[in-house]
Formats: sequence, structure tokens, C-alpha cells
Amino acid sequence: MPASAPLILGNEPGSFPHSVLAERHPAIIRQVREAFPYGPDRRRALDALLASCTKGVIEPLPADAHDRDRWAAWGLDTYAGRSWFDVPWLWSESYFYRQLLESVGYFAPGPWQGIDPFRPDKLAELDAPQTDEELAALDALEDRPAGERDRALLHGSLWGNRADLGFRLSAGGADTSAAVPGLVADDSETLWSLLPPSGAGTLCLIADNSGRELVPDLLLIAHLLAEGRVERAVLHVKPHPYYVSDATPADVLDALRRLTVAPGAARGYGRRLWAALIDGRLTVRAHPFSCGPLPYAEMPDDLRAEFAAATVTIVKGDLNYRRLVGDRLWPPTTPFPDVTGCFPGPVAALRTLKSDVICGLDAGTEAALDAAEGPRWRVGGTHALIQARA
Ligand SMILES: O=P(O)(O)OC[C@H]1O[C@](O)(CO)[C@@H](O)[C@@H]1O
Repeated sequence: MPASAPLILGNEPGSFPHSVLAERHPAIIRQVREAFPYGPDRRRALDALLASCTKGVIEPLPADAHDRDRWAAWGLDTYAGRSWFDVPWLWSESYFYRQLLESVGYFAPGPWQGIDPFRPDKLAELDAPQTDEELAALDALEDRPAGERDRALLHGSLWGNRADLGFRLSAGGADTSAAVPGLVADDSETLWSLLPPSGAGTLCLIADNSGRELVPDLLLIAHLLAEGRVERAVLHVKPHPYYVSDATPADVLDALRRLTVAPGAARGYGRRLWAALIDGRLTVRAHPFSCGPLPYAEMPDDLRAEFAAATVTIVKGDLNYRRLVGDRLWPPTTPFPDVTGCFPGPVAALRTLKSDVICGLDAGTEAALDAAEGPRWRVGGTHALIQARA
């Protein structure tokens, strides 16, 4: 990895990270308050979190918290007592979700234990007519050449990160009439070279959002298994609700059920995934580190061994990208292999751009993006990338 680049904090008013801490987190607390009829104790806890995360400091966990040791190892003892804005943004956001779950009683024995505060929105998205339209698009793919299906399902998973799955068969995937193409880096060939036909290996896919992102992720996995490009797949999801819509094991089951009752080709994908779960070709993992506040460079040994043994690991979405490259402001032309050297094994990122972090652009693309959009291209979610290294 190149020596260093500035770590992103949230303490610069006017910056995107600052707005997430100062505006988005309070809005999420308000949204959660409306989601369920929480009683006075839970509402008081949410109010206390609101005051803490906007005007207060990071509070330590009680000595008997189930994850006290884990958070201590992740840096809590260093950051407790400091403003949420003055610690690494990645850390601050992650701890916010941990404390939000605490506030709604997610971890404590009682009626709210294990109740996902984001579930109503997740289900609404899964039930939306757009999901039907996207699944119906699979029918048209059935008799297309294999290469076209590869590409469509890869792009479906990529653009699903914008919750805008279109199974696009065209080159850009986004607004192709724009001055700069939707796809700002495209290492698809490297990725496909890692997934040759008759592959006997294992794909790891580190999922991001549930609903209209997880559905195309599952379709891509089903496709790669069916085409024999990998023999097994491991889907990594979050052990508990996180960043609002991140996928948990319960969300995987919801998405799978959605597929198995869908009409047309989609149902076949669902049935194949169901069978793959039963016979062990597909497994779901929910490792605690998946909700951790640290970059992948600091992953624990068991995960390191797992990714090292995979044929390739596909890392989905913006947050996972930040964890992959270290949530630092790299010069955008820093080569992707240089900043992902710590990841143990071949790795590919499928991401729409929703935060300032970026690497692996060529100088011409960076200049064209800046000229056309100013800094907006980094955070707007309208551009995407496929980056890979063997
Ligand atoms: O769902 P994604 O693609 O991981 O995006 C989540 C994104 O939300 C933000 O954290 C803002 O809260 C982004 O910066 C972050 O990376």
C-alpha cells in the first residue's frame, strides 16, 4: 500500500462526512422512532443518542455489554469521550449503528430483542413494483448468448448498489448521453479471467444492501454456480442491522422467498439458490467483523484465511469499498492494486460512487469528471466502477 493518504474524519463543516453525522444520523433516528411503537424507555434512549451523536461525545459501553471486549479491541477505549466528529468517520458511523440498536432494545432480552428497526422499509422495497419489473427482465435474458448474460447479471449486481437494477445490456449502465460515462473504471475482463468456465473454486461475495441490491447479487451467484464458473459460493452479510439497509441473514431469506414465488425465469434462479443452500454449495456467513468499524486490512485471521482461499472475493457497495481501500483520500489515480494489497487474495469491487473515496481512475477520466460535475461525481451515486486485481 502507498505510504499514506489523509484519513477521512467528519469534522469539516460543509463536507459530505460532516453532513452524514450532523444531518443524516439525526434523520435516521427520527425515521426509526416512527417505524415501530416503541415505549417511553426506548424513546428516551433514542433521544439520548440524538443528543450524544450531535452535541455530545462517544459514550463507553457498559461493562456487561455483550460486545464490550470486541469494541475495546476495535478502538472504543481510545475514542470514548471524544466528539463523534473527531474520530475516523468509518468508526463513528459504525458505532452509531451499534448504539442505535442498543437504543431500540435490539440486544437486550425483551420484546424488541432482534427486531430490525429498518425492516418495514426493507420489505417495502422488496415488494415494490420495480422489483417485479427487474425480475421480469430475466425472462428476456434466457435465450441470449452466455457472454451477454454474464454481463447483464454482473451489471445488475453493480447497479443494484444504486437500487436501480436494470439488467442493462448497454455499455455504460447509466446515462450514456452524459459527458462522462456511468462506468468510470471497468476491469470486467480481469474479473472474468478470475472466473473461467469449469472453475472448481469458491466465490466469496461480501454483500451490501438488502432488497433491490441483494436480489441481483443472489442472481449473479446463481448464475456463476449454474455456469460452472465456481463450485461454491459464500455470501457474507451483516450479523445485525447496519447502515439502514445492509443485508442480514433474515434479509437473505426474504429475498430468496421473493425469488421462489416470482413468475418466469426468476423462480428458477430462486429454486437453484434454495437447492444450493441445502446441499452446501452456497453458504451464508454473518461474521462480527462485517459490522466492524475498521478497514479490511485489519480483518481477523479466520476471515483472512477464508478470503485467501477464495478464487475471488467480490466486494459490493460503497461502504465495503471504503473498508477495502482504507477510507482515505487517495489521489484518484492511485492504482487499485496498490491500495488493496492487504486484502488476502484476488478481489473485485462493484460499487456506485457515494462517498469521497476513490482510486484506480485514469487521469483523463478524473479530469473529465471534475470538469463536467465538480466534486459531485464522487458522492452522487450516478457513477459506478468495476475494479479487480488478481
Ligand atoms: O450502501 P452503500 O453503497 O455501502 O453506501 C452506504 C454509504 O452511506 C454512507 O455511509 C453515508 O452514510 C456512504 O458514505 C456509505 O459509504
